[in-house]
Amino acid sequence: MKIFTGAQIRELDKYTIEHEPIKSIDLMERAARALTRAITDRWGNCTKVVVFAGPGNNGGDALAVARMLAERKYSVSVYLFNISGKLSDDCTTNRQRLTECKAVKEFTEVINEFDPPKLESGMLVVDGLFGSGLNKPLAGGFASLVKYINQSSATVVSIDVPSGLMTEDNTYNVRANIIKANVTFTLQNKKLSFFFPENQKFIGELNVLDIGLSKDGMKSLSTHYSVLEESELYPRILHRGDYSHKGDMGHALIIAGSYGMAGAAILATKACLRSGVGKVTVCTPRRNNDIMQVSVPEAVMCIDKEETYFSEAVDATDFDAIGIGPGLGQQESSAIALITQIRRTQAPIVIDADGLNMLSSHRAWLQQLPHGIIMTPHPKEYERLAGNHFSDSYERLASAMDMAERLHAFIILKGHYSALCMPDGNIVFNPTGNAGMATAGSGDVLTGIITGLLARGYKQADACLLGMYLHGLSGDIAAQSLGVESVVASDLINYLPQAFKHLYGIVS
Ligand SMILES: NC(=O)C1=CN([C@@H]2O[C@H](COP(=O)(O)OP(=O)(O)OC[C@H]3O[C@@H](n4cnc5c(N)ncnc54)[C@H](O)[C@@H]3O)[C@@H](O)[C@H]2O)[C@H](O)CC1
Ligand SMILES: [K+]
Repeated sequence: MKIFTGAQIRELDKYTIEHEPIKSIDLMERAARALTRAITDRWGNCTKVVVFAGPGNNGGDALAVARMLAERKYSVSVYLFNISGKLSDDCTTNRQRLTECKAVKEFTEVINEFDPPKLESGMLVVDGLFGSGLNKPLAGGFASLVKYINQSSATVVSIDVPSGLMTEDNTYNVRANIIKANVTFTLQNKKLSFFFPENQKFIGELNVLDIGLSKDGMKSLSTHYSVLEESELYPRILHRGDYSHKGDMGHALIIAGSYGMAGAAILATKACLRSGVGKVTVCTPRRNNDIMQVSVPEAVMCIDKEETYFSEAVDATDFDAIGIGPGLGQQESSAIALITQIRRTQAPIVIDADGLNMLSSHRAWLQQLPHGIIMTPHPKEYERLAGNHFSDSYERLASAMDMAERLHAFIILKGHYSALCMPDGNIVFNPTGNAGMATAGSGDVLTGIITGLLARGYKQADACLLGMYLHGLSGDIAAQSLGVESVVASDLINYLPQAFKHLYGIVS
């Protein structure tokens, strides 16, 4: 599903108005009907409603919703903020319709002085101050109103976007002046800023309402951002031939685990084996040998000459993919072995965890990474890699997008919605996964899965998309059966077969 910017939403509106064709005011009426239905489905007409409408089309939506609620016998008080004396055309029309509607008993147009109504628990506030047209942080009277609403105990429903929140970049926004909604009914598509964890407290529960914007228009608009849909994966899935043998299914190399961190190597290797690959070799320090042999009997061992850390690059000629980094430690000699390994390897590479941390300590090496390399940092690892502190997720994502383009790399920024930044500048958010996956070792499993998929024959982009999706899906299935609190990384491996079965079951 595409994620449109504010400017693109306006283009899409225009396209729909021209091509459906539909008048702009009728499109607003359609949006208001969908919003009214969503509100009346949840709150009965004994709920007292206070509507705050701004001067633009978000305010127009709010005025139309107020009229429709009043017609359905809700008691509605409406405040329209017309401070600058300039309303959008459709907002003006809806002000007219509202004042002509006999069911509306309380309507105040605020021109300068504003005496705020009492907001109490059990009341519903409809926030229609600003939506996708917000162009600067809220200040002055609007900021005071937002604070007043936020400190009240009323339930707040935001139309399209919590007022004060930008649809994309909130790096320089004033967070105290953004509505904290209990529920956001967004129109047609999720906005980019909804994917960032620090904005969840403003959005509350998110619902997307279809307002019938032109499907052709949406198809023809190209976007940098999208959310992965399961159906996009179906055509990418590789099938196992009936006569395949392990030699056809790829040979993966996992370089992981220093002494004391054998678990990371075990998790990555097991996950790799469960991802359809024919054979997995693990390179790990001498002291991990016994525990690896016992824990993952299916793996072939390639023991480093050192007892406790990775010290020597492996001959990579026979491998179809390499995953390097989980629990690897950050010894300087491991860093030298890492860059040597990268230089010597022709096959696709996934770098994670300490692999990334060591690159961060030698940032000049980033220029030497082969095109198509996959890196899977969590936010802190990415900050070290970029050598920068970011004030919010948007800034971090913009930086990762830039790095992916510059290095021709695939960067998966891990998080609630992991984001794959591709070398062509596109960013895909993964919709699967849950808070239960915020647990040690979860990233090692992702590295194993993606390495396995690469060795199995998937191209980098497909391995990343399928890997992120399966990893999250496995976490969702695990959480369904175990509860989010108790999911551990091994569960992600144990439930991986069910995630595969789900996808393959649909495709075959
Ligand atoms: N396709 C759709 O999704 C549809 C959305 N609709 C609704 O329209 C709004 C967007 O409307 P727009 O008029 O473009 O913008 P806003 O109402 O958000 O506000 C614009 C208005 O506000 C002024 N302004 C901007 N920032 C500030 C600020 N910081 N302080 C004060 N004033 C500010 C600006 O100058 C304008 O006057 C969308 O969210 C939906 O709710 C349509 O109804 C149907 C199609
Ligand atoms: K709003």
